[in-house]
Amino acid sequence: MTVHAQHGQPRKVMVEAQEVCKHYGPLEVLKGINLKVHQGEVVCIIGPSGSGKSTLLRCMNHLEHVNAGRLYVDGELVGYRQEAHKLYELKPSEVCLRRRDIGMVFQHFELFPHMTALENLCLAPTVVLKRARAEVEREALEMLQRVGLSDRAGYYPSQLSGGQQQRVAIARALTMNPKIMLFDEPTSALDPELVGEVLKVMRDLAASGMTMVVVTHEMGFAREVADRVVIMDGGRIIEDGPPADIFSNPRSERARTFLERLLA
Ligand SMILES: Nc1ncnc2c1ncn2[C@@H]1O[C@H](COP(=O)(O)OP(=O)(O)OP(=O)(O)O)[C@@H](O)[C@H]1O
Repeated sequence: MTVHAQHGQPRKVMVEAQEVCKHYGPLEVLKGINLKVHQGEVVCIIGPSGSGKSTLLRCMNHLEHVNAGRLYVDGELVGYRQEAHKLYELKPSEVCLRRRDIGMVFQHFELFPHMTALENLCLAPTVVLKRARAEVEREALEMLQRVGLSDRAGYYPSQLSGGQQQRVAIARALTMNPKIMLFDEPTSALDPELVGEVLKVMRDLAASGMTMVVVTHEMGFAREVADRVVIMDGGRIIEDGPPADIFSNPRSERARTFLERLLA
C-alpha cells in the first residue's frame, strides 16, 4: 500500500518489517512479520496475550534482537550498519545513537524515582545530547505544559498519580524530539479513571502528525485515532487495515473471535 501525502509525494516509510522472526530458545514469538508504517501514521497493534505485540515493538527499539528477516526503522536496518554491501552488527554506542530518534513509553512508566518530573525530562537532553541546561529546562517546562502538568514540575514520581506519571513519561520521550513514538500498553497499569487523561495526550500527539505505533487494549482509541489497526495472533499478523474495516468486517475467523470476545 502506498500512502500519499497532501502534495502527492509518497510518504516516507518509518518502519518496515520484512519476514521478521524472533524466538526465545525454542519458543517462536514472531513468525514472519511484514509491516509498513508511514510517516505521520498511527498504527495500533492489538491481539491476544502472548501474541508477540510487545516483542515486535521492543525489536523496533533495539531492545530485542531480530533472529531472521529484516526490520528497518527510519530507513536503517535495526541492529546493523551497512557499509559497502556488508552488514556489521551495531556496537552499544551505535545502538544508543539510533535510539535517540525513537521515543518509547512503557506500561509501568519507568521514571527515575529519585528525580522530579522536571529532572526526569532534562536528563537525556543534557547528558546524552549535552545540551545547555537552561535551554533544556525551558523546553522541558513547555513539554510539561503540553501534557497538562506545568504545576507538577517539582514533584517526584511517588507524589504523582499513575496517569500523571505516564504523562511525564510521554513528555520525557518527547524532549528528545523523536521521529517516531512507540507505546507499549501505556494505559494498562492505570486505574480506569486515569486512562482518559493519558489517551488525550496521545490523541493530541497523533493530531500533531507524530508517527505512532501503539500496542493497546483501548479499542475506542484504536477505532477513533488509528489510521490502521493490526491484529496479531500467535506471532503473525492476521489483519491489517483501517479500523472501520477491521472492526466491522474482520476477514479471518480468528480475528472475528478475538474481537467478539474483546468487545463483548
Ligand atoms: N525475554 C523473554 N524470554 C522468554 N520468553 C519471552 C520473553 N519475552 C516474551 N516472551 C514470550 O514471548 C511471547 C510473546 O510475548 P509478548 O510480550 O511479545 O506478547 P504480547 O502479545 O505483548 O502479550 P501481552 O498482551 O500479554 O503483553 C510470550 O509467550 C512470552 O512469554
